[in-house]
Amino acid sequence: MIAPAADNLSIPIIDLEPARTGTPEEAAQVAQDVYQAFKHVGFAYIKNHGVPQELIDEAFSWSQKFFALPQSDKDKAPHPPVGWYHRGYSGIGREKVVQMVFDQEGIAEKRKVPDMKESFELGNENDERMPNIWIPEEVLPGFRAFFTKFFGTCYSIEQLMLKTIAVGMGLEEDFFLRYHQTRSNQCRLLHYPPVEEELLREGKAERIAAHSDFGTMTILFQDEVGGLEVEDIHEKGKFNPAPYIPGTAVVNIGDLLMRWSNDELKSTLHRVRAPPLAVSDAGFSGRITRPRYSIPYFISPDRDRVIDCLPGCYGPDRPKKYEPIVSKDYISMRMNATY
Ligand SMILES: O=C(O)CCC(=O)C(=O)O
Ligand SMILES: [Fe+2]
Repeated sequence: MIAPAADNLSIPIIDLEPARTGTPEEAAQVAQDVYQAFKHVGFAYIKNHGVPQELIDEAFSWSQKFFALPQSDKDKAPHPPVGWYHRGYSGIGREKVVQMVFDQEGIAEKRKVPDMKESFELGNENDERMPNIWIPEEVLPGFRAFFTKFFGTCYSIEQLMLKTIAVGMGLEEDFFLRYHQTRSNQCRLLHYPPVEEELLREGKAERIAAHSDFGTMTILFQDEVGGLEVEDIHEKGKFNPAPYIPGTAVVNIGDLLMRWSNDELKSTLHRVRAPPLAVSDAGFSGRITRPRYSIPYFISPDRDRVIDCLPGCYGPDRPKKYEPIVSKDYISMRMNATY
């Protein structure tokens, strides 16, 4: 069931328990709720998603340990120079997320306002196109083993969500699963260090610039610090906070699922800025934001699959808005613009 939206939030909270353990009718209701959320907001909070809280807490604690390492140790797993090979460590200012800007000049302009974040990207250990880039084991023993396991665990949410949205769209339950066989997904550890709040509010620095995600869907675990903002579907340019809600993960649609659905599902813009000010802080300047950690898991279709408008999403009165595109071509194009 959809819980009432909290204050000005229009992002619904959806309990997935019935989708995992309920009757087919209960599961179908959840599928409807998920479909409606993705159609009207592009985002949902999910609870009872099946990944134990202890494991998520452990992931955050490993992430903190990793980012607390000396810079020279983090630099032992350098992200390659090209954007499409999205693995390993990127220091502050290295990646600049941009929204549909592809020319060198435009990208250079955007880079003048850096993203104040550092990240570590990892994927499938068997990925031959983009092998993982780890720091040496002795630098942080257990880090690689933990995230290899965590990456595998996220697949259970992926399967559940892919089935649920397929049912919600009136497709066969395994429709999307058939496009997600090779697990060419990506897990990302993000650390936004403390930064002067004024710089963020005045637009002189960003944490992560407004963007849509590239693939099918993103599952995002965030800490309690806040700062994630989602564009209001009714008012372009207005961003609403998507604060941490205990026991939930955030899920959002990416561009490829939006294209697949001929824009029926929304790949909504989002960004990370400063956490909202407490009323008592208003007018207080010189404030430094707390560090933020988040862990998104990006679900992408198998790389060579062609994403074309789904049956039922186009017709004589509703032409296809997009040309078919190969999954990896679209994702590489967007990633290449960020490095
Ligand atoms: O840190 C966050 O909460 C958002 C991260 C994000 O949007 C991304 O990496 O695509
Ligand atoms: Fe994102």
